[in-house]
Amino acid sequence: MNIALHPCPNATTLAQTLAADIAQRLRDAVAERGQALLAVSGGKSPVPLFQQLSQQALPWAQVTVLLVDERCVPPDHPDSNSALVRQHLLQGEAAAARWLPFFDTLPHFDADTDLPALTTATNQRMRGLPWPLDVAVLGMGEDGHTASLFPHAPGVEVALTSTAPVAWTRPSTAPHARLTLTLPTLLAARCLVLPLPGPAKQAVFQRAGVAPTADLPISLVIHPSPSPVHVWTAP
Ligand SMILES: O=C(O)[C@H](O)[C@@H](O)[C@H](O)[C@H](O)COP(=O)(O)O
Repeated sequence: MNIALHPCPNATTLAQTLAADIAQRLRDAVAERGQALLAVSGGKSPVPLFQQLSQQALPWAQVTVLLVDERCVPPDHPDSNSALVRQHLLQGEAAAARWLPFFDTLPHFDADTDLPALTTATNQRMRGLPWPLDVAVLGMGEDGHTASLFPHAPGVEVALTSTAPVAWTRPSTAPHARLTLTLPTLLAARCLVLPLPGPAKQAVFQRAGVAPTADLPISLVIHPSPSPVHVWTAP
């Protein structure tokens, strides 16, 4: 298991310290390569981090922000990760960032018929990016999913192996069909970050640390990752 632990005394300190760490990594990337690629997860946990990161002074105009995964809902839907990022991250200093959602609109979407075409269109949109990611901020659910790599979900086999940037999954344990960065795309990131607040998630993470298993997709990140996965914890 290739991890670097960053224990924090509380969730506020975690958000503040991690935001400063990510900001420095982005500054370094822009200094070295003239641009930076940041991918962030949705869900509830990242909001304090987004609010801290949005206040960081860095050359945001040279930073492209994209999602780790997206629910296949319109951008103004309450479950949209794009809406979450626009509301909490792309504010203040970070409003100057280059924002690249997986899609701009989603009229009349039917997952049964439209997922392959949406995936193809998103991959076309993502192909031109300066891969690999400089920083990917992962999340983890209590079922061990990360991104939208849900255990044994329809589509996850492709998402775990495809070298395309994005693939679809259709979890039965979470709402909406999703588009997700593929596991190879995530593993190629220069820096993987996993904020892990609270004992429940940390207990799941401990189980994932035993061995790589499709039952806990986060384990398929932390075991093979060529660089340490930075795990930030708070009680
Ligand atoms: O779109 C999503 O659902 C997220 O990207 C997802 O992978 C999230 O990171 C985990 O579900 C944890 O979510 P919480 O932070 O809300 O616990």
